[in-house]
Amino acid sequence: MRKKIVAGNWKMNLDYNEGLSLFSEVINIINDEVTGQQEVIVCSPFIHLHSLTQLAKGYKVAVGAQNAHQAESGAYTGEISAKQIKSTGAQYVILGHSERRQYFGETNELLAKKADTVLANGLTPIFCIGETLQEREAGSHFGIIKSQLEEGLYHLDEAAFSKIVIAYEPVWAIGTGVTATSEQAQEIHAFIRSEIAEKYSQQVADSITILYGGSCNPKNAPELFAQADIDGGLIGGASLKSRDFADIVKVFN
Ligand SMILES: O=C(CO)COP(=O)(O)O
Repeated sequence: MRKKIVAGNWKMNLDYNEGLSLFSEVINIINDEVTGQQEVIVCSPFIHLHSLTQLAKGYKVAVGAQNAHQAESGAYTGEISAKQIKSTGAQYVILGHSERRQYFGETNELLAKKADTVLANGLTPIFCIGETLQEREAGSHFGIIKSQLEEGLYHLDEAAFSKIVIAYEPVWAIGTGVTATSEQAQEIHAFIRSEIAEKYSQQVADSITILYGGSCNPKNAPELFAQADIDGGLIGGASLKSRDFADIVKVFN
């Protein structure tokens, strides 16, 4: 059985105290209401990481960051290293989110280096891939996904690749209220899995958790998560509301 995961991505929202109160609400609801084996992750801004890992002690909620620098350390003013993230007690790092690719010029080549550094520091990358609306309309979405996998991750050996969580987030569905239909999402998830089977092995493909992200909410999550190759979600806007986030997590109860 593949691991089911629901991860929240708070993006650049919530001041320090707001983050702590939202997280306290989330861990308490999860504690009271989650009965399944699904893993719950909250990816917060850096300022919250250490406090959240302290609050999470004794609760089944893990904490992650939203980015990390590719270098181990050094003169990179304003950046955060994987080692620093690890030292907060966080376990995950989102890499290659489309907002990083779009607004900060992150390329597949750079993301390959970030994946190496994050893995070398014992953290799990949640590696985001996905096509823009233009690319989908041009019919190039399969090719885009394939090259994001090839250039970002296929340098990893089988053991390292097996540790990755993949998130398929069609850029046109992020923050727009337009979700991919469950058929559209399933089609791409199945494609990703078949590509991984071809590159690595069927066994690796079958064991990799692939999340869907993009306007996921408590209403559409049940149908999305019921698809054969969708193993959970990466949740933006709805992760800022404890009730909505918990209801999405509970789809796997
Ligand atoms: O980008 C996302 C998660 O990483 C999705 O954001 P929304 O759920 O707000 O569309």
